[in-house]
Amino acid sequence: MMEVRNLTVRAGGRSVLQNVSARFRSGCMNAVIGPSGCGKTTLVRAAVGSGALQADGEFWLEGTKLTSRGDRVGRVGYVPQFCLAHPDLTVEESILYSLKLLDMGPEEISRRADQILAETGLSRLRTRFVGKLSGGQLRRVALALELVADPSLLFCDEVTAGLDPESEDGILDLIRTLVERQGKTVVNVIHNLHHLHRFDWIVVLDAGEKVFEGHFPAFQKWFELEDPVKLFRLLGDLSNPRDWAALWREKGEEPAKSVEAERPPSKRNTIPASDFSQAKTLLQRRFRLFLRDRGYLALTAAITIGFPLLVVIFALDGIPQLTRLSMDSGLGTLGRLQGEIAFAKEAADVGSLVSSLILFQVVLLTLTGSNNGAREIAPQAGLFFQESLRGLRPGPFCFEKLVFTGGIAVVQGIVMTVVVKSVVHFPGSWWIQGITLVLVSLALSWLALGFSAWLKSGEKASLLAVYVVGFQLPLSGIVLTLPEPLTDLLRSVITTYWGWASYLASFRNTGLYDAAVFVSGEKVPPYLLCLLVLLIHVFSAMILVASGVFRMHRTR
Ligand SMILES: Nc1ncnc2c1ncn2[C@@H]1O[C@H](COP(=O)(O)OP(=O)(O)OP(=O)(O)O)[C@@H](O)[C@H]1O
Repeated sequence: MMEVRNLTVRAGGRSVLQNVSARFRSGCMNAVIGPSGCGKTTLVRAAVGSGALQADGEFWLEGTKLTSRGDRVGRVGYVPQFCLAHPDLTVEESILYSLKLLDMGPEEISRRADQILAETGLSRLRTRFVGKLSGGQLRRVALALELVADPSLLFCDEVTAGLDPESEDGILDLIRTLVERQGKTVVNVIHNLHHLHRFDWIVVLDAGEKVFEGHFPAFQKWFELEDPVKLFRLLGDLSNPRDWAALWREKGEEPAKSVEAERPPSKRNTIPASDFSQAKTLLQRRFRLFLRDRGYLALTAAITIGFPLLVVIFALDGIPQLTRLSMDSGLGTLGRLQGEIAFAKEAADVGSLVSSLILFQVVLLTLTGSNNGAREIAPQAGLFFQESLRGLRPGPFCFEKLVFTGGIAVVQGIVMTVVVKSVVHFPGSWWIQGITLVLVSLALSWLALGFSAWLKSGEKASLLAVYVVGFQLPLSGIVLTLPEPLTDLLRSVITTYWGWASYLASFRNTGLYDAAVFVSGEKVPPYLLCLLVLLIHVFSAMILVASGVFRMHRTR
């Protein structure tokens, strides 16, 4: 039996559930019903251990108290209203990747996948992409994914909502089969009361309080209703207002206590795979999804190749060399003056071109970097929550995101270095310039990834990343002079400045360096210092990502 004791939940400054206690029967189909906004979803989310709620109360499963999300892993599953599986995976791939997050050998994985597909009626659809399935088929996939960890208790939040009557019937039949053949306990939030008679146990909520708990016949008797569909009208009947919660506390609670004999404590039937194995599976899945998403793949390829080409069109013949390095002393004072002016003009032109080209490639890399990370974590928060109930740990999830976005950032940094240096012929070390651009790309990719881990939506993270990139250029102080007291303070956090300075410092002691410094009027720090600061930016962004992912794990 799953038991909720004295649950009070506060959200948005008010009480959403007040002192609710309810028992859900083992090996049965349980229903949670009530008018819209009465707190059904909140009850389910609290029961599955969501950290997003300010919940006060106790949860007991087969005589064991559940105190954390970890206690629920592999024992409690959660099927949300909408299937969160990746649309670009096939049904079979979705199940296989989920199974690979558990500690199982390849033969067992394959056997379990076949079994789950058969049980959920998905065998014929195994090669179909999830994104191409109907509503009813998607609910089956959502249920199938929850069967992967073989939990004894499944919470389903309106899994039949929005389905046609036939599909709704099919899903309820499937749940009944899981209950009868596998002994699962299923708790269903439902809206359509036409099907209420099919449930073994019913809990009714109204305005955050429990107003009934029992069998269907007891339900009909308690509310004096032949037709359960009239329940919501009865609860909201202002012409005859009744305090159903007080009535239940007074007269109804006793009979509900005689439910069933306790079962032995439920145990986990599956064990999560090691961190390494989970990280490997997630990365394989991520790269497969990357290759399948043609639009994203084309965009990434286009900016990886296109942006360096954009830089080099400003210096297709390489950078012009400074020609008037010496003045002819035979020209006299006026001639020398004219020579100096001509040299200054040429140095200004060349220096400005060098400084701008370096700045341009750095800025473009900050832009591509922000594009890599901003939508990577926030949109997957729901799926991550579900998978964490099946045993996925935050460490491997964080590692997958860092490696995937980091991999793209490194490739983009290298392509920029190779294309620009080959065409423009910047002097100086390939290594220093390559490392500089890779670090710039990594820092912004992971910063945007960090935003995505901390913010609630990919759009918000993307917007913030765009602002951060947009402010990089003016706050670098390279193009516009910053007020003196702010210069060092602001620059310390501006990746663009350190990328520009490191690249420029890599060819110190050359005429081009002198010309660029002459134009910018900057004292350029040594490249080792610049690389060190860039490394600090990269590690800080990494910490932002890790702290965001672990926080998301605690608070979802
Ligand atoms: N994070 C939140 N902040 C503020 N209010 C919230 C939050 N979550 C839920 N609520 C409020 O709590 C109440 C219960 O919400 P809940 O989603 O549990 O209701 P429900 O019974 O599942 O409704 P429905 O049947 O419409 O899905 C609603 O009034 C809702 O606005």
